[in-house]
Amino acid sequence: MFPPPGLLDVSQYIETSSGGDEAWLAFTSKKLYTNAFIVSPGPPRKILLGYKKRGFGANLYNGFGGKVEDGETPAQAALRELKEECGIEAPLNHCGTLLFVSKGGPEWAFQIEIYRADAYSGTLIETDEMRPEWFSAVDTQSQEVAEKPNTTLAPIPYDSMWLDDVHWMPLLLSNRHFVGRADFDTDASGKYKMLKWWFGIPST
Ligand SMILES: COc1nc(N)nc2c1ncn2[C@H]1C[C@H](O)[C@@H](COP(=O)(O)OP(=O)(O)OP(=O)(O)O)O1
Repeated sequence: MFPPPGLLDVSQYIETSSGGDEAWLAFTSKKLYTNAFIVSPGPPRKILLGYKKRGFGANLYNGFGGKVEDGETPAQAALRELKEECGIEAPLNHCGTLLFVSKGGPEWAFQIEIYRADAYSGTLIETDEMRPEWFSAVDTQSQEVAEKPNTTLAPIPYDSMWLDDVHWMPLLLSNRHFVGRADFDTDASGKYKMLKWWFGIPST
């Protein structure tokens, strides 16, 4: 499948997954958001997710993030949201850009800048918006599993995450830079389904 419109420089990326038969949805503009993840090298290697308690994406696990406010860079917004939503600071590095468009939703697209850090400082807290929780990020093929197979941490709860996450989370965990787009529709009960998607990593 050809890379999707709306993302910069996708010609320099190679596809890692794609699907859906429909045409890409049109959108008028983009709104910038952030999403930040802590991946602690361990052992056991683990990833910090937040259970969203209210608002958009409520009852799903996600990274910590939100809207980029006027006058902020995405990097500044990512640090602010991480502190606001779970009380910590971290040396975040940019690792991906995602675009989401929703049929029957807003005319604009979500552009989400994804950040990752291997360490953090401060004390994790539950807030009105997010309940932080660690999940296992152990690569099942790794030496760590051969040496010490047991971890009490649950696996990443993809069944309780946005449908796109399973396509790019492995790229984030393997420290690859990535871009991607997913177009969504909702059924009569308001449940989201992915109409079309494309994810990729740099070709060099
Ligand atoms: C549709 O697919 C999505 N997948 C993933 N993984 N994450 C998504 C998707 N759509 C939106 N998001 C992310 C982007 C942000 O990190 C949050 C939404 O931010 P929120 O609405 O909570 O923004 P705030 O600025 O915190 O809003 P309020 O302060 O007004 O609550 O979800």
